[in-house]
Amino acid sequence: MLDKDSLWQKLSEQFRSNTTDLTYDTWIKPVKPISFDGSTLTLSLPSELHRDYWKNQLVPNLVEYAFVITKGNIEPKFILDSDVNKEDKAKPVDNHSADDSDQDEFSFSKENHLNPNYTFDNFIIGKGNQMAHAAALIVSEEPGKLYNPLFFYGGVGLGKTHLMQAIGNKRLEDHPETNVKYVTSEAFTNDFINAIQTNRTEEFRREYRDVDILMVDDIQFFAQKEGTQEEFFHTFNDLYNNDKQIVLTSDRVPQEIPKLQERLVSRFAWGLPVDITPPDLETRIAILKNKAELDNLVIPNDTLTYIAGQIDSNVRELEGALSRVQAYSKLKDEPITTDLVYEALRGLKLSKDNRELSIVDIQNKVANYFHISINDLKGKKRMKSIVMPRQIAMYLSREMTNNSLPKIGKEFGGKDHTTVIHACDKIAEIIKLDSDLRKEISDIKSALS
Ligand SMILES: Nc1ncnc2c1ncn2[C@@H]1O[C@H](COP(=O)(O)OP(=O)(O)OP(=O)(O)O)[C@@H](O)[C@H]1O
Repeated sequence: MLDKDSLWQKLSEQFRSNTTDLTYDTWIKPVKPISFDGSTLTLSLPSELHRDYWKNQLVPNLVEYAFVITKGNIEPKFILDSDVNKEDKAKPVDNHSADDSDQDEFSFSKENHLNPNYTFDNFIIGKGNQMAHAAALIVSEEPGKLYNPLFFYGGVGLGKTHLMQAIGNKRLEDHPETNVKYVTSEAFTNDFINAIQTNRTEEFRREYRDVDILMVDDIQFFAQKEGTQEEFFHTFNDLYNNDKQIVLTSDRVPQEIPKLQERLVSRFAWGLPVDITPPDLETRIAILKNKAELDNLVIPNDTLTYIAGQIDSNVRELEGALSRVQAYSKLKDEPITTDLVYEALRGLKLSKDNRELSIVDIQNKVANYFHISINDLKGKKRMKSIVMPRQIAMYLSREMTNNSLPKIGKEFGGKDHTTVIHACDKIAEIIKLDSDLRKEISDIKSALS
């Protein structure tokens, strides 16, 4: 069977001889083959624009060329470059794959898994990450001393992994003899399970404890994994007691990770828990500028400001928007201007705006607004501070979505449709008289729309 690279090379040659240079350079050249299992070929593309174009225009050609090359039906699957790193993180570690020549090793042990692009040099410092950045720098200079463990937490795509790996990359640059290990919590879990299944727990322990810096990404995935938590507890203690540095990331503070053992929660707070918050406008502009320079893109300042104003959620999306603009400019063979960006991002914004509001969106917004948990919002508690938000959420679900009463009841922990009617009637009555509640509901509605 052809491997992914040889198959992709042959397919690219076909595309090259059957399409224009512009099409080839814009749509085919940036594609990377990720895997091929004999029937599905997974390709990574730089932007959603590329993915749309491939799906709408190029798939029939690809299937046809692949049939000629392999004599079989090949189905393409597309993922985005920005997701590849994440997929790598999430992929279970298979220590015994057929073509793995070194079957006795943990795959983990073969390399440190650091992405060389995640450095301090290309990390832009802003208000939301300056404390995390400063702590990371100190730890890279003196691991195991001041902040142990160093714990980054914050929302998706805000640079936790980048900063964590920058510590490892800097340390290796300054002190190549350092034994640095980066691993996702899933990979740790998978290695541990493999070790148990193959009676190699001693080897596993050596692998994880004989390091100078251990970094575990996304430890919220330890939630509910009792055995892994137990093992990690001992790994942590061993490293900590030997003054080895531990760096951890999570999407929330340790106390909020569900079913995380109390003794781990308290240990994670021993060092420095530091949050990373979304970048402000200036930081977003600086990030875009830096990225544009790295990609040799010429973009006027006001255009950069316009892009940064459009995407305010996370840096990964900001980078995605820039790739989309880049592809669009190539496709149209026009320089990047604010007008072109407007065109390029219009689809992106439209798709967001057009997405149908769901009951879950409403539940999240209402729970947040009233500072109660989703479980309480959907549960059976009868306190006024919970019943009122619950009824408001039902009322809004009825008003702002097309869901039926039984469906709304079901989404609220399986309640009867008469409960939903009662809630809607009650809120409709109260807002006639209560201007505060009217204002609250109107605030929630505008946040949702
Ligand atoms: N301050 C920054 N300067 C430059 N690039 C950044 C910055 N913050 C994030 N990035 C880039 O944004 C992308 C997403 O960052 P990263 O993967 O580190 O986020 P994360 O917080 O670990 O997200 P997740 O929780 O989803 O794993 C990466 O390409 C990273 O290089």
